[in-house]
Amino acid sequence: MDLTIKRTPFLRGEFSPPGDKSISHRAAIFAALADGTSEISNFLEAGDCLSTLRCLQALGVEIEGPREGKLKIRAQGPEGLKEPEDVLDAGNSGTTMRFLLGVLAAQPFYSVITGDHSLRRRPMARVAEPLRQMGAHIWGREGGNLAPLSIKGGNLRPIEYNLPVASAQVKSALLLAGLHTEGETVVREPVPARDHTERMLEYCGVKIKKEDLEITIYGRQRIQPFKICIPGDFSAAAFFLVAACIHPRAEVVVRNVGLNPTRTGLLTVLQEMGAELEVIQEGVSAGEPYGVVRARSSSLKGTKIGGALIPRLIDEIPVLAVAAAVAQGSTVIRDAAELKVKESDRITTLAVELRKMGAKIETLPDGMVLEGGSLKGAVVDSHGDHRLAMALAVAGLIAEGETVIRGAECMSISYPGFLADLEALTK
Ligand SMILES: O=C(O)C1=C[C@@H](OP(=O)(O)O)[C@@H](O)[C@H](O)C1
Ligand SMILES: C=C(OP(=O)(O)O)C(=O)O
Repeated sequence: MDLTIKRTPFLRGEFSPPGDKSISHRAAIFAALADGTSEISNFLEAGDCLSTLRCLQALGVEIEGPREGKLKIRAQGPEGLKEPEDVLDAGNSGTTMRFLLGVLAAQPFYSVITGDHSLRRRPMARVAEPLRQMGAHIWGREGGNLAPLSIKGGNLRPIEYNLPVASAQVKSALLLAGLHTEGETVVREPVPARDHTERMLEYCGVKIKKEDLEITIYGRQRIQPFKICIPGDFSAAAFFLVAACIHPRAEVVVRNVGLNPTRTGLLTVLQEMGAELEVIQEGVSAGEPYGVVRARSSSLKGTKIGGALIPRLIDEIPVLAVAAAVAQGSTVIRDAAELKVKESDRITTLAVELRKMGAKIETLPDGMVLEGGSLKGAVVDSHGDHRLAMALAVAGLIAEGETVIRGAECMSISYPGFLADLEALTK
């Protein structure tokens, strides 16, 4: 689908972003392992989370819904899962594939999991390697690095594992495997990655120990069925927060948005860049803080981003690059080599597409340097990457002339309501 975006005279209003993608995946998977029926509301009904639900159904889990974000999941503990008849399809979702590998590693049966063209090029050895150390058998292309992957699990042994990269997906896969392993599994992170899994484990009554960068899970614990209302997705809200900051006539209020500090690095950076932001935490739901963020037209200046901040804003870098492309002065993003193994190689695709709009951007092996200026409309391509497509749409809102985004349908992978929310803020 080609999407045409025109420069908008203003951007104003309030909206609630859809349910958080990371938390939706976790809620569905945890519910599928629980002893009974769990109820989820404000579940993200988007491509990635629907892939998780389809895989769980193929593993024998009973799911009612989702309907208007509500769903019921009936499960009988980890023993209730059964050998799937066919290949599991994780679609475009790295989270689905890596989490399910952690679940399947503890199951005695054989399964095969694959994904779309983008997912089949993303590295899985980071999960397969430690799961093999725990005793799972995993085969795949490139020695088990690339899907399709086959897996036969069973009686695992606990390990102590130092994550070579900060990855919440790898951390979570190991915690899920550790949950079903006799003994104590220990995972150490180089810097903190998003901690939704740890928060949800605790919410479901599972005992874990968290010390600094070390997480210990005590094996063979049961998950009690639970009820959860998922907060709004900060990563979805991020597109409109940045849009409001870079637009000359804007004021946007985002309600019911997740404010977990391991996710909100973008707020820290925008504030440093001089953004007019107001953040109010209103409550905590299922262990996750949420609240309101107000953003308005700002004059942004360039900044330097790297180190422990990167995992706290990794999915927001596409839209942050748009902010940097129009900020005053230069912005340097380092320590973000992980961007290369997302839905597209986000360092390359961002540079290629934003340059078409007149951005001054140089790539680095682990990031990029942007020199702020103005943007002009162009015909650009999403490369099938939802976050790139939406970041380009934000650029289009302030670019001179018209921007056409090729392959914009991929927005539905994480934010099917993006265009409707955009329309409401521009009329
Ligand atoms: O755990 C999660 O829900 C996610 C973790 C991050 O990936 P990595 O674990 O590969 O860093 C992030 O980029 C992804 O969108 C979702
Ligand atoms: C990287 C992302 O997701 P996943 O790894 O689950 O495909 C994302 O949503 O930007």
